[in-house]
Amino acid sequence: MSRKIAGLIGGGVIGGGWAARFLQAGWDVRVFDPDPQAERKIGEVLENARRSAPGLSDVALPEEGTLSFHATIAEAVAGADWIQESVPERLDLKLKVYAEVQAACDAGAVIGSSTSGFKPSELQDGAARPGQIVVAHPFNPVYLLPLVEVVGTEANDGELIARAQEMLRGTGMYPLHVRKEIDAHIADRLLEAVWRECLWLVTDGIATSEEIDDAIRFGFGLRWAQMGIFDTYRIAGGEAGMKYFMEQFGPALKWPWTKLMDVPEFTEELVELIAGQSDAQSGHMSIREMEQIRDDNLVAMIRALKDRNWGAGKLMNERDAAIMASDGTVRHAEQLGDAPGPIVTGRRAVPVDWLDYNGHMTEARYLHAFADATTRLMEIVGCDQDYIAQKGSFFTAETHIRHLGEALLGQRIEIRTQVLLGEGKKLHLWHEMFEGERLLATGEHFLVHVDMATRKPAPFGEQIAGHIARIAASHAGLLRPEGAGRAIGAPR
Ligand SMILES: NC(=O)C1=CN([C@@H]2O[C@H](COP(=O)(O)OP(=O)(O)OC[C@H]3O[C@@H](n4cnc5c(N)ncnc54)[C@H](O)[C@@H]3O)[C@@H](O)[C@H]2O)C=CC1
Ligand SMILES: C[N+](C)(C)CC(=O)CC(=O)[O-]
Repeated sequence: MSRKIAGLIGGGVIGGGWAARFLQAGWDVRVFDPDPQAERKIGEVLENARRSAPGLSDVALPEEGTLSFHATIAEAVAGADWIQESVPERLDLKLKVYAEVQAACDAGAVIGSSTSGFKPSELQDGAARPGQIVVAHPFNPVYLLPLVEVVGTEANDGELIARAQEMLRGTGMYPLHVRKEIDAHIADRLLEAVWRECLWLVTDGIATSEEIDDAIRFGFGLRWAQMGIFDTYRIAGGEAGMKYFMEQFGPALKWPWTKLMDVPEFTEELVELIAGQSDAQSGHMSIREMEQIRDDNLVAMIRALKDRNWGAGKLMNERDAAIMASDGTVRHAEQLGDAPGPIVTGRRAVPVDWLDYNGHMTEARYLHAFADATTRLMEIVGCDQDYIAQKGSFFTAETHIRHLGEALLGQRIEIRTQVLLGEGKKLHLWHEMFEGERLLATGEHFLVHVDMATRKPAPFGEQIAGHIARIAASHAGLLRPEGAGRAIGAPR
């Protein structure tokens, strides 16, 4: 299958993030950026993305696409499915870029602009094909944060907006369609309002940059990340709900709490004051170190939301399910050939929250990965949610894990499973964990089939017995794995 192509115009902070987003979704990416440092800068963004973004998935992401750099806009956009403009925030420059892009790109391609503030009608003004241009405003880091605001005008037909959203969804993003164009869209309106008030708090000597950051990160920032503002305030109204909340706190809007409509004068003194406070707050870290802290925290937070199947975490779970449906791994025993060898029961990258103080995958996560592989094998033989609800399930009685090699952050691991015994009510599994062909660990697990009504051992149900027997018979012809049945030796 041919890969989709993204043509990126501008490869700075945001263009680099888009490059990583598209590449990691399996797209080929072609970049035009006149900056001779662009290749190095994008390389650094990609390095960050490679260590963090795969950790958002509990399945393996598609193979990365190919990145290439081009000397002209025409070369970068020819044949592209999506063109993303991320040049500096100057309207004249953006309009000049669109003229060159449209002279060379396919008429059916989507042209997205990363603009933080311009309205799509301003971007479409004077264009050869205005209906091809939309705002696709992402958030930094583009390779981790799913939100992208999609804004169009009447010049864009509904099909184009729908297709744009579909393609963005395919890269793991959450396209929010802003139905009515407005300067700075939805999210930047909010961010700018908060930013203005922060500037006032510093200008007026009320708080330092660090104190303001503390007020956000120890409090409402955590609430916003998982529930936004309206649901948060609905809860704050207590049982009486949103109406009561508004009646109670509405009048405060008239009190002189905020100066949201004015901006403090941007004097050299204010810039120096804030830059100085920011240096005192975080000058001991490089931007690269800060990016890694930010990325690791974001991955850990989104992964926590995955466990809760909520918000950004729910989106990532849906993406995992879509990838798994088409990643070529076996989902059901009927897909196995007549004489199946070891079965691939897991593919994923090592996420940041699986590391320990030694900087490698911590021992508990080996069991986590093997337990996921066992669950996958159970699904393959037909012990799925329906079977568990109506019939039985497996309980693990004994486990023996050997740690043979280190697994590091972002490395892709694969688990292959051999059935050593599968009869009556006994299932004896042998999992091997690889990075490439390097054996990292083995997991030997003895499971007992249980009747879920009595919670006592019971023979396999008919639905699964045949599949287990067929796999076990085929696997009996494989070599018995070195290490199977081993116990920890006596100390010398
Ligand atoms: N930095 C941020 O937090 C965010 C920025 N944006 C938007 O993304 C766009 C780009 O911003 P940044 O990446 O932050 O800026 P940046 O300054 O990091 O990158 C801009 C890149 O465009 C290149 N460039 C300049 N003229 C060009 C041309 N004629 N053709 C191709 N490339 C050209 C520059 O060499 C540079 O690499 C802006 O519209 C901005 O509003 C959107 C979301 C967040
Ligand atoms: C500062 N900014 C207006 C360019 C920010 C954005 O557009 C979005 C973001 O990532 O915060």
